[in-house]
Parts: sequence; C-alpha cells; structure tokens
Amino acid sequence: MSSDLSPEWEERHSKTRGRNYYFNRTTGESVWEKPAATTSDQVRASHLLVKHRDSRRPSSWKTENITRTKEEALQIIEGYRQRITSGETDLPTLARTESDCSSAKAGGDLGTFGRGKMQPVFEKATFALKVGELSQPVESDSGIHLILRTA
Ligand SMILES: O=C(N[C@H](Cc1nc2ccccc2[nH]1)C(=O)O)c1cc2ccccc2s1
Repeated sequence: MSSDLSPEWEERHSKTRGRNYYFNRTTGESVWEKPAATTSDQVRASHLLVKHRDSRRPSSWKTENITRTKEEALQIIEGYRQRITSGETDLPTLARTESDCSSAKAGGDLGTFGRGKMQPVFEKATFALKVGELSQPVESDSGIHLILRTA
C-alpha cells in the first residue's frame, strides 16, 4: 500500500482554525484537504554513514570494532561535506570507500523507499531534500549520515 503523503507535502497545524492543513514545500501552496498520494511518494537516496562507539551496531565492513566518539564522527562527516560541496569529490565516490554502511559498495545507494521503511530521522531528512540536494549531517541510531536525494 503506497503511503499517505507525497514527499513534497507536509502536514501543518493552523492555530487560527484549530485544524491541520497541508503545505507543499515545492510550490508553497496550502490546502485543507489531504492531497491524494501518488506513486511519487517514493524517494531515492544515497548516503555516507560514519558510525561511532555509541552506534546501534558499532561495526562495519570497514572497521570490525568502531571506537571513535560521536564528536569525532561529526568532525569527519563535516570534512566529507566540505569536500563534496567544494566539488573536490562527490558523495557516491566518497561513500564507496568511507561509508560504514553496507550500501558503500553501491556508492551509498539505498534504492527507492517510501515512508515507514527507514529510521524516522533519516526519512524526515530525506523527504525534506529536493532531488539533487545534499543534507547537513543527520544523526540516527546508526551513526551520522550525509544524505543525497537522487529521485
Ligand atoms: O541499514 C543498513 N545498513 C546499516 C547501517 C545503516 N543504518 C541506516 C539508517 C538509515 C538509512 C540507512 C542506514 N544504513 C549497517 O550496515 O549497519 C542498510 C544497508 C542497505 C543497503 C542497501 C539498501 C538499503 C540498505 S539499509
């Protein structure tokens, strides 16, 4: 069953009317009725994950026992983000050698997914991105991610 709301729509609350409405972050349109879900409620993304010692599973194809701190992981991710935004490299290239996710071998590609499949913080960050946009560092139970929305 495809999910309820296409990624470009978000549900908001109107205090003046005391009810929810729907805001389209792409067009800026607001409507009272929930927009019909379409097949476009699937997104595709690639990511680069840097795990740390408090990650849900502090181990990866790259490092059997990950001991870096969360702060160190954030510094590393910020360095990668700089290198991507400067144009020195791109996320799939960097993910292939540096990501602590098993998707590294696919350049970080996670394929397409709808709401309810990925950790909520990761899903929310991905659905908020425009296609082609690179996220700021995103912290999940798995570690710290850079996310590139690709579709
Ligand atoms: O959960 C996965 N891998 C975990 C790390 C991880 N945690 C994530 C949380 C959200 C999105 C991607 C994530 N990857 C691991 O290797 O410890 C996935 C790997 C792959 C590979 C291909 C497609 C989807 C997925 S989801």
